[in-house]
Amino acid sequence: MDFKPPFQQTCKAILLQNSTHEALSSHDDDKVSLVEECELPLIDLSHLNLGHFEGDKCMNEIAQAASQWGFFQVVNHGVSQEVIKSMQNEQKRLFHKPFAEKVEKNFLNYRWGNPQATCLRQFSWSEAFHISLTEIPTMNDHHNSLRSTIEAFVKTVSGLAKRLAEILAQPLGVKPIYFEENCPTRTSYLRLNRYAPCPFPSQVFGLISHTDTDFLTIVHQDQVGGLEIFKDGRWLAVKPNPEALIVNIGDFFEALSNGAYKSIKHRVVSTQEVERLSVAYFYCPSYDAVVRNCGNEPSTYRQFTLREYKLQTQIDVQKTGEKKQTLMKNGKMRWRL
Ligand SMILES: O=C(O)CCC(=O)C(=O)O
Ligand SMILES: [Fe+2]
Repeated sequence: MDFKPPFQQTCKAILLQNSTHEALSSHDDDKVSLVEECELPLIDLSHLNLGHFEGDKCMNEIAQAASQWGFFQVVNHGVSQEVIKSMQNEQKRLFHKPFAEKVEKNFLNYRWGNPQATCLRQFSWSEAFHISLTEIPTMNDHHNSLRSTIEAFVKTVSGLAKRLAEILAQPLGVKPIYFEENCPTRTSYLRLNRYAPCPFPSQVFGLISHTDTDFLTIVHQDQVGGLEIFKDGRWLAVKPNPEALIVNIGDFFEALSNGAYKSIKHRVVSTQEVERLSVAYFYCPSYDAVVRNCGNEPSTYRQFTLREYKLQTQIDVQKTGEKKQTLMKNGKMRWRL
Protein backbone atom coordinates (compact mmCIF):
# COMPACT_ATOMS: atom_id res chain seq x y z
CA MET A 1 0.00 0.00 0.00
CA ASP A 2 1.22 3.44 -0.89
CA PHE A 3 2.48 5.62 1.92
CA LYS A 4 2.54 8.84 -0.11
CA PRO A 5 -0.16 11.45 0.31
CA PRO A 6 -1.79 12.45 -3.01
CA PHE A 7 0.26 15.65 -3.33
CA GLN A 8 0.37 15.69 -7.10
CA GLN A 9 -3.37 15.10 -7.68
CA THR A 10 -4.21 17.77 -5.09
CA CYS A 11 -1.92 20.33 -6.71
CA LYS A 12 -3.41 19.59 -10.13
CA ALA A 13 -6.92 20.07 -8.75
CA ILE A 14 -5.90 23.38 -7.15
CA LEU A 15 -4.36 24.55 -10.42
CA LEU A 16 -7.44 23.64 -12.41
CA GLN A 17 -9.71 25.45 -10.00
CA ASN A 18 -7.62 28.52 -9.82
CA SER A 19 -5.62 29.02 -12.98
CA THR A 20 -6.28 32.77 -13.28
CA HIS A 21 -5.14 33.56 -9.78
CA GLU A 22 -2.01 31.45 -10.18
CA ALA A 23 -1.14 33.16 -13.42
CA LEU A 24 -1.61 36.63 -11.94
CA SER A 25 -0.08 35.99 -8.57
CA SER A 26 2.82 38.29 -7.76
CA HIS A 27 3.23 37.88 -4.01
CA ASP A 28 6.92 37.90 -2.99
CA ASP A 29 6.46 34.68 -1.03
CA ASP A 30 5.29 32.96 -4.23
CA LYS A 31 8.59 32.78 -5.88
CA VAL A 32 10.98 29.95 -5.32
CA SER A 33 14.26 31.31 -6.58
CA LEU A 34 17.90 30.62 -5.98
CA VAL A 35 18.82 32.34 -2.72
CA GLU A 36 22.09 32.98 -0.93
CA GLU A 37 23.13 30.53 1.76
CA CYS A 38 23.86 31.75 5.29
CA GLU A 39 25.29 30.23 8.41
CA LEU A 40 23.19 31.00 11.47
CA PRO A 41 25.00 32.39 14.54
CA LEU A 42 26.50 29.33 16.22
CA ILE A 43 26.43 29.23 20.01
CA ASP A 44 28.34 26.69 22.05
CA LEU A 45 26.18 26.01 25.09
CA SER A 46 29.02 24.32 26.97
CA HIS A 47 30.26 27.88 27.65
CA LEU A 48 27.34 28.38 30.01
CA ASN A 49 29.13 26.09 32.46
CA LEU A 50 32.55 27.73 32.26
CA GLY A 51 32.04 30.25 35.05
CA HIS A 52 30.58 33.74 35.23
CA PHE A 53 32.54 35.51 32.55
CA GLU A 54 32.15 32.90 29.80
CA GLY A 55 28.59 32.15 30.91
CA ASP A 56 27.51 35.80 30.70
CA LYS A 57 29.18 36.17 27.32
CA CYS A 58 27.29 33.15 26.03
CA MET A 59 23.97 34.50 27.38
CA ASN A 60 24.63 37.82 25.63
CA GLU A 61 25.30 36.02 22.37
CA ILE A 62 21.97 34.24 22.71
CA ALA A 63 20.05 37.47 23.34
CA GLN A 64 21.86 39.21 20.51
CA ALA A 65 21.14 36.45 18.03
CA ALA A 66 17.47 36.51 19.09
CA SER A 67 17.21 40.23 18.42
CA GLN A 68 19.33 40.46 15.28
CA TRP A 69 18.36 37.20 13.59
CA GLY A 70 15.43 35.63 15.44
CA PHE A 71 17.23 32.37 14.56
CA PHE A 72 20.43 30.77 15.83
CA GLN A 73 21.96 27.32 16.20
CA VAL A 74 23.35 25.66 19.29
CA VAL A 75 25.90 22.90 19.78
CA ASN A 76 26.67 20.96 22.95
CA HIS A 77 22.93 21.11 23.52
CA GLY A 78 22.67 17.82 25.38
CA VAL A 79 20.73 15.78 22.81
CA SER A 80 23.01 12.92 21.78
CA GLN A 81 23.64 12.08 18.14
CA GLU A 82 22.36 8.62 18.98
CA VAL A 83 18.95 9.98 20.00
CA ILE A 84 18.84 12.18 16.89
CA LYS A 85 19.71 9.24 14.63
CA SER A 86 17.13 7.06 16.28
CA MET A 87 14.51 9.82 15.92
CA GLN A 88 15.23 9.95 12.18
CA ASN A 89 14.84 6.17 11.88
CA GLU A 90 11.57 6.25 13.80
CA GLN A 91 10.31 9.11 11.63
CA LYS A 92 11.10 7.14 8.48
CA ARG A 93 9.27 4.11 9.81
CA LEU A 94 6.27 6.17 10.85
CA PHE A 95 5.92 8.16 7.63
CA HIS A 96 6.33 5.02 5.54
CA LYS A 97 3.16 3.50 6.98
CA PRO A 98 0.31 3.24 4.43
CA PHE A 99 -1.27 6.61 3.76
CA ALA A 100 -4.75 5.23 4.47
CA GLU A 101 -3.63 4.12 7.91
CA LYS A 102 -2.07 7.48 8.75
CA VAL A 103 -5.23 9.32 7.74
CA GLU A 104 -7.94 6.98 8.94
CA LYS A 105 -6.72 6.44 12.43
CA ASN A 106 -5.67 10.06 12.67
CA PHE A 107 -2.73 8.57 14.46
CA LEU A 108 -0.66 11.18 16.35
CA ASN A 109 -2.61 13.98 14.74
CA TYR A 110 -1.39 13.36 11.20
CA ARG A 111 -1.60 16.20 8.68
CA TRP A 112 -0.51 16.72 5.10
CA GLY A 113 -0.68 19.53 2.54
CA ASN A 114 -3.07 22.27 3.52
CA PRO A 115 -6.82 21.57 3.23
CA GLN A 116 -7.57 25.28 3.00
CA ALA A 117 -5.21 25.97 0.11
CA THR A 118 -6.92 27.65 -2.81
CA CYS A 119 -3.76 28.29 -4.78
CA LEU A 120 -0.37 26.61 -5.00
CA ARG A 121 1.46 29.16 -2.92
CA GLN A 122 -0.71 28.17 0.04
CA PHE A 123 0.03 24.49 -0.38
CA SER A 124 2.78 22.72 1.58
CA TRP A 125 4.29 19.63 -0.04
CA SER A 126 4.91 17.92 3.29
CA GLU A 127 3.33 15.73 5.93
CA ALA A 128 3.61 15.92 9.71
CA PHE A 129 2.65 14.33 13.00
CA HIS A 130 1.70 16.87 15.66
CA ILE A 131 2.35 15.14 18.93
CA SER A 132 1.06 16.64 22.13
CA LEU A 133 3.39 15.77 24.99
CA THR A 134 0.43 14.42 26.96
CA GLU A 135 -0.08 11.79 24.24
CA ILE A 136 3.36 10.22 24.62
CA PRO A 137 2.71 8.04 27.71
CA THR A 138 -0.55 6.80 26.19
CA MET A 139 1.02 5.57 22.94
CA ASN A 140 0.26 1.89 22.57
CA ASP A 141 2.76 -0.93 22.82
CA HIS A 142 3.20 -1.28 19.05
CA HIS A 143 5.08 1.96 19.28
CA ASN A 144 7.46 1.15 22.10
CA SER A 145 10.61 2.20 20.28
CA LEU A 146 8.99 5.35 18.89
CA ARG A 147 7.75 6.24 22.36
CA SER A 148 11.11 5.73 24.06
CA THR A 149 12.91 7.73 21.38
CA ILE A 150 10.46 10.60 21.65
CA GLU A 151 10.73 10.48 25.43
CA ALA A 152 14.52 10.66 25.29
CA PHE A 153 14.39 13.57 22.82
CA VAL A 154 11.73 15.53 24.71
CA LYS A 155 13.38 15.03 28.09
CA THR A 156 16.44 17.00 26.99
CA VAL A 157 14.82 19.38 24.56
CA SER A 158 12.13 20.53 26.99
CA GLY A 159 14.79 21.40 29.59
CA LEU A 160 16.77 23.19 26.91
CA ALA A 161 13.75 25.23 25.78
CA LYS A 162 13.05 26.35 29.34
CA ARG A 163 16.69 27.20 29.96
CA LEU A 164 16.95 29.25 26.76
CA ALA A 165 13.66 31.01 27.50
CA GLU A 166 14.92 31.96 30.97
CA ILE A 167 18.20 33.25 29.55
CA LEU A 168 16.32 35.32 26.98
CA ALA A 169 13.90 36.63 29.62
CA GLN A 170 16.61 37.88 31.94
CA PRO A 171 17.53 41.12 30.13
CA LEU A 172 13.80 41.86 29.71
CA GLY A 173 13.16 41.93 33.44
CA VAL A 174 10.71 39.04 33.18
CA LYS A 175 10.28 37.21 36.51
CA PRO A 176 12.50 34.09 36.56
CA ILE A 177 9.44 32.04 37.55
CA TYR A 178 7.41 33.18 34.50
CA PHE A 179 8.02 30.09 32.37
CA GLU A 180 7.67 27.70 35.28
CA GLU A 181 4.24 29.22 35.94
CA ASN A 182 2.99 29.62 32.39
CA CYS A 183 4.50 26.80 30.36
CA PRO A 184 3.68 23.45 31.95
CA THR A 185 5.21 20.55 30.01
CA ARG A 186 1.84 19.37 28.72
CA THR A 187 1.24 22.53 26.65
CA SER A 188 4.27 22.17 24.39
CA TYR A 189 4.29 19.82 21.44
CA LEU A 190 6.47 18.06 18.96
CA ARG A 191 6.09 18.06 15.21
CA LEU A 192 7.70 15.41 13.07
CA ASN A 193 8.02 16.70 9.51
CA ARG A 194 8.63 14.85 6.27
CA TYR A 195 9.20 16.70 3.01
CA ALA A 196 8.67 14.28 0.15
CA PRO A 197 10.61 14.73 -3.10
CA CYS A 198 8.63 17.12 -5.27
CA PRO A 199 8.58 16.91 -9.09
CA PHE A 200 8.09 20.68 -9.51
CA PRO A 201 10.06 22.29 -6.65
CA SER A 202 10.08 25.70 -8.29
CA GLN A 203 6.29 25.92 -8.01
CA VAL A 204 5.41 24.60 -4.61
CA PHE A 205 7.01 24.93 -1.19
CA GLY A 206 7.73 22.13 1.23
CA LEU A 207 6.33 24.38 3.95
CA ILE A 208 4.87 27.78 3.18
CA SER A 209 6.17 30.95 4.76
CA HIS A 210 5.05 31.37 8.39
CA THR A 211 6.08 32.45 11.85
CA ASP A 212 5.74 30.11 14.83
CA THR A 213 2.92 30.44 17.38
CA ASP A 214 4.95 29.83 20.54
CA PHE A 215 7.72 31.31 22.68
CA LEU A 216 10.48 29.49 20.90
CA THR A 217 11.03 26.49 18.66
CA ILE A 218 13.89 24.03 18.67
CA VAL A 219 14.42 22.24 15.36
CA HIS A 220 16.68 19.52 14.13
CA GLN A 221 17.01 19.36 10.35
CA ASP A 222 18.89 16.63 8.50
CA GLN A 223 21.69 17.25 5.99
CA VAL A 224 19.39 17.83 2.98
CA GLY A 225 18.75 21.55 3.55
CA GLY A 226 15.78 23.61 2.41
CA LEU A 227 15.01 25.83 5.39
CA GLU A 228 14.98 29.51 4.45
CA ILE A 229 14.59 32.59 6.64
CA PHE A 230 13.44 36.09 5.73
CA LYS A 231 16.08 38.51 6.99
CA ASP A 232 16.55 42.17 6.12
CA GLY A 233 14.10 42.00 3.25
CA ARG A 234 15.41 38.88 1.53
CA TRP A 235 15.31 35.12 1.79
CA LEU A 236 18.42 33.25 2.94
CA ALA A 237 18.97 29.48 2.86
CA VAL A 238 20.10 28.05 6.19
CA LYS A 239 23.20 25.90 5.80
CA PRO A 240 22.45 22.54 7.44
CA ASN A 241 24.54 21.47 10.41
CA PRO A 242 23.24 18.08 11.56
CA GLU A 243 25.22 18.37 14.82
CA ALA A 244 23.41 21.55 15.80
CA LEU A 245 19.88 22.31 16.90
CA ILE A 246 18.23 25.39 15.41
CA VAL A 247 16.42 27.72 17.78
CA ASN A 248 13.95 30.32 16.58
CA ILE A 249 11.95 32.96 18.36
CA GLY A 250 8.16 32.60 18.11
CA ASP A 251 5.40 35.24 18.10
CA PHE A 252 4.94 35.12 21.89
CA PHE A 253 8.54 35.98 22.70
CA GLU A 254 8.34 38.83 20.22
CA ALA A 255 5.34 40.20 22.16
CA LEU A 256 6.83 39.43 25.59
CA SER A 257 10.01 41.25 24.63
CA ASN A 258 8.07 44.16 23.13
CA GLY A 259 9.68 43.47 19.77
CA ALA A 260 13.26 43.19 21.02
CA TYR A 261 13.38 39.56 19.86
CA LYS A 262 12.18 38.81 16.36
CA SER A 263 9.76 36.13 15.28
CA ILE A 264 10.75 35.99 11.65
CA LYS A 265 9.17 34.38 8.63
CA HIS A 266 10.64 31.12 7.48
CA ARG A 267 9.74 28.44 4.94
CA VAL A 268 11.06 25.21 3.50
CA VAL A 269 11.75 24.78 -0.19
CA SER A 270 11.14 21.40 -1.81
CA THR A 271 13.75 19.23 -3.42
CA GLN A 272 13.23 17.01 -6.40
CA GLU A 273 15.57 14.18 -5.49
CA VAL A 274 15.38 13.17 -1.85
CA GLU A 275 13.11 13.26 1.15
CA ARG A 276 13.94 15.62 4.01
CA LEU A 277 13.17 15.06 7.68
CA SER A 278 13.03 17.51 10.54
CA VAL A 279 11.67 17.53 14.06
CA ALA A 280 10.45 20.65 15.83
CA TYR A 281 9.68 21.21 19.53
CA PHE A 282 7.30 24.12 20.15
CA TYR A 283 7.60 25.72 23.58
CA CYS A 284 4.12 27.08 24.32
CA PRO A 285 2.24 28.61 27.24
CA SER A 286 -0.99 27.12 28.53
CA TYR A 287 -4.11 28.24 26.68
CA ASP A 288 -5.13 30.92 29.14
CA ALA A 289 -1.76 32.27 30.20
CA VAL A 290 -1.58 35.97 29.46
CA VAL A 291 1.27 37.07 27.23
CA ARG A 292 2.15 40.71 27.63
CA ASN A 293 5.17 42.93 27.38
CA CYS A 294 6.95 42.70 30.73
CA GLY A 295 9.33 45.64 30.31
CA ASN A 296 8.87 49.19 31.55
CA GLU A 297 8.56 50.93 28.25
CA PRO A 298 5.08 51.43 26.71
CA SER A 299 3.89 48.29 25.02
CA THR A 300 3.57 48.12 21.28
CA TYR A 301 1.54 44.90 21.67
CA ARG A 302 -1.73 44.33 23.38
CA GLN A 303 -1.88 41.45 25.81
CA PHE A 304 -3.38 38.17 24.63
CA THR A 305 -3.72 34.50 25.43
CA LEU A 306 -2.81 31.52 23.28
CA ARG A 307 -6.54 30.72 23.04
CA GLU A 308 -7.31 34.16 21.53
CA TYR A 309 -4.31 34.03 19.26
CA LYS A 310 -5.14 30.58 17.90
CA LEU A 311 -8.71 31.60 17.26
CA GLN A 312 -7.58 34.64 15.32
CA THR A 313 -5.11 32.51 13.36
CA GLN A 314 -7.85 30.02 12.46
CA ILE A 315 -10.06 32.83 11.20
CA ASP A 316 -7.19 34.20 9.12
CA VAL A 317 -6.35 30.83 7.66
CA GLN A 318 -9.97 30.21 6.74
CA LYS A 319 -10.28 33.62 5.11
CA THR A 320 -6.95 33.88 3.38
CA GLY A 321 -5.42 30.38 3.39
CA GLU A 322 -2.50 31.50 5.53
CA LYS A 323 -1.53 32.73 8.95
CA LYS A 324 -1.30 36.49 9.03
CA GLN A 325 1.25 37.53 11.57
CA THR A 326 0.52 41.07 10.43
CA LEU A 327 -2.67 40.74 12.51
CA MET A 328 -0.41 41.18 15.49
CA LYS A 329 -0.10 44.75 14.33
CA ASN A 330 -2.40 47.56 15.36
CA GLY A 331 -5.03 48.46 17.95
CA LYS A 332 -8.19 46.81 19.06
CA MET A 333 -8.71 43.93 16.71
CA ARG A 334 -5.08 43.45 16.03
CA TRP A 335 -2.25 42.33 18.21
CA ARG A 336 0.59 44.73 17.71
CA LEU A 337 -0.49 48.25 18.67
O1 LIG B 1 11.53 21.73 8.73
C1 LIG B 1 12.07 22.75 9.12
O2 LIG B 1 13.29 22.96 9.00
C2 LIG B 1 11.26 23.85 9.76
C3 LIG B 1 9.94 23.42 10.26
C4 LIG B 1 9.10 24.54 10.74
O3 LIG B 1 9.32 25.69 10.47
C5 LIG B 1 7.92 24.24 11.56
O4 LIG B 1 7.60 23.03 11.76
O5 LIG B 1 7.28 25.20 12.05
FE1 LIG C 1 8.20 27.06 11.78
